[in-house]
Amino acid sequence: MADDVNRVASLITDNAEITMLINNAGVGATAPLLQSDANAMSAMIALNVEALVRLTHAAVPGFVARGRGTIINIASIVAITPERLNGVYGGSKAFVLAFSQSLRQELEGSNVHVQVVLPGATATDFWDAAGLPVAYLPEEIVMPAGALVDAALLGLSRKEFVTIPSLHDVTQWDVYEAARQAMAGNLSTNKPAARYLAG
Ligand SMILES: NC(=O)C1=CN([C@@H]2O[C@H](COP(=O)(O)OP(=O)(O)OC[C@H]3O[C@@H](n4cnc5c(N)ncnc54)[C@H](OP(=O)(O)O)[C@@H]3O)[C@@H](O)[C@H]2O)C=CC1
Ligand SMILES: N[C@@H](C=O)C(=O)O
Repeated sequence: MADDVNRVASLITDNAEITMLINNAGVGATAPLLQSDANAMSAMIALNVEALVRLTHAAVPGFVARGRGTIINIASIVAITPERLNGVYGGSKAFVLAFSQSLRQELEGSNVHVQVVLPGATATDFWDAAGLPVAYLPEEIVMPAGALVDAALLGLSRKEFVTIPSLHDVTQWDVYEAARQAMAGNLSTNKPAARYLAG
């Protein structure tokens, strides 16, 4: 796969007409780690993480130089609920979210927009490949693919950074994100917190 990724990366770097990169390709798994094949987990990381980084790294310099561009990263709700499916899959999507958060900050003021989409269960071939046919999921938690894409594009048109199509009460995300931001200034200090001081 590395050769294929390098080839696509070169195409992106060499083509100034490309203004949008959608990092959508990805695979998942539903089995617990101890019942998973190690090579399949490595292949998942190569696709969900490494390819996404490589293609983003290929696209961003041109976007910045030309003063416009859009990166859409397809993460998942498992980015923030990794207990839900296979942990390597959850970890790979947590990476996508964290990478997008950092990239968004790096690109501030560049007119390059970053969007990260966190779909819940969506009716695609993903589930067959992940080892649990979608028909086994409760239908009230499965969104049709078209509805997911329409919602993601509406989020993009509103210049959203994070788009979570299934989350009806967006203040839940806002509270979660506000707590993270509030903690951010307290996470690096020159001495341990009182609870870690002996005596
Ligand atoms: N379906 C769901 O419930 C959810 C999906 N997602 C994410 O959405 C994204 C799209 O998945 P979805 O459409 O649902 O699933 P599909 O299985 O329908 O599509 C997967 C996509 O990834 C591509 N792909 C798979 N393996 C490789 C590979 N080795 N090299 C290059 N491309 C590859 C496929 O390409 P090709 O068609 O050529 O094989 C296809 O375009 C993924 O990142 C997934 O993690 C996130 C949350 C929920
Ligand atoms: N978001 C889905 C997979 O990635 C799910 O958790 O159902």
